[in-house]
Amino acid sequence: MNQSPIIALDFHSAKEAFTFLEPFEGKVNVKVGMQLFYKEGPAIVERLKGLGHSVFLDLKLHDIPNTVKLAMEVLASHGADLVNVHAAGGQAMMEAALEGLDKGTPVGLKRPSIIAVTQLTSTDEEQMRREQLINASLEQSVLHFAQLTKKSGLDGVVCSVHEASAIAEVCGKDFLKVTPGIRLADSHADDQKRIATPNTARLAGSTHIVVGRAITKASHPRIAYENIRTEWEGLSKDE
Ligand SMILES: O=c1ccn([C@@H]2O[C@H](COP(=O)(O)O)[C@@H](O)[C@H]2O)c(=O)[nH]1
Repeated sequence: MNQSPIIALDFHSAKEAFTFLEPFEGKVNVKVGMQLFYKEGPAIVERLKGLGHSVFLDLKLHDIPNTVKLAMEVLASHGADLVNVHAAGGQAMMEAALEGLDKGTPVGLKRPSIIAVTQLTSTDEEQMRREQLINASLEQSVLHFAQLTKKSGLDGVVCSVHEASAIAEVCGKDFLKVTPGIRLADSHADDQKRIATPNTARLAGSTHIVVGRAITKASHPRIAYENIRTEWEGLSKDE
């Protein structure tokens, strides 16, 4: 998957998603989450791939190792470029996910990249301490999960922009740091707690940004996408 912004297709149906994509010229990076996948099934991934788009299948698997391995074996056959699990599932689960992906990837095709969610971008430190009983800072928790993910052999993590540079220091520049919670300056955080602008993401060393509502709910989504892409690529006039 190239480094263009990944658009979160959080829509009710394939019809809505494809109508939304109509004004976008050429191939884009898209994310299919639970809502669209549960409604449309694997066909949505196959259709998007058929149109040449790159697909991040964001199902965040989190179960016992054997179940995740068998599920990944099936997911590998749908052609997504990137899939994910929750790092909190543990090392054995992440290793099993990788094993399932390797086994399920059709011969001659590249195995999808696989990343693990560290702490959701909708979580802040106070909530993490209170609800997960983690007696550490949020950054320490994210770094711990990032190192566990790397040790398990995965390709990278989902984290917020705020932890990206620390992860680069311990896990390397090439370890994927896929960062949702992207907002333009002065825009609404919605349910997200750890947000940042595309510009901050680039400076912090995010390898990819995931953008949903800032594009999908914009009055001109294509223009919003281009503005975000320009800022992310460091081409904005105000720098
Ligand atoms: O920690 C995480 C993991 C995944 N997401 C997903 O990214 C998008 C963000 O949407 P916005 O509208 O830009 O807030 C959404 O699909 C989430 O499921 C995340 O936000 N944080």
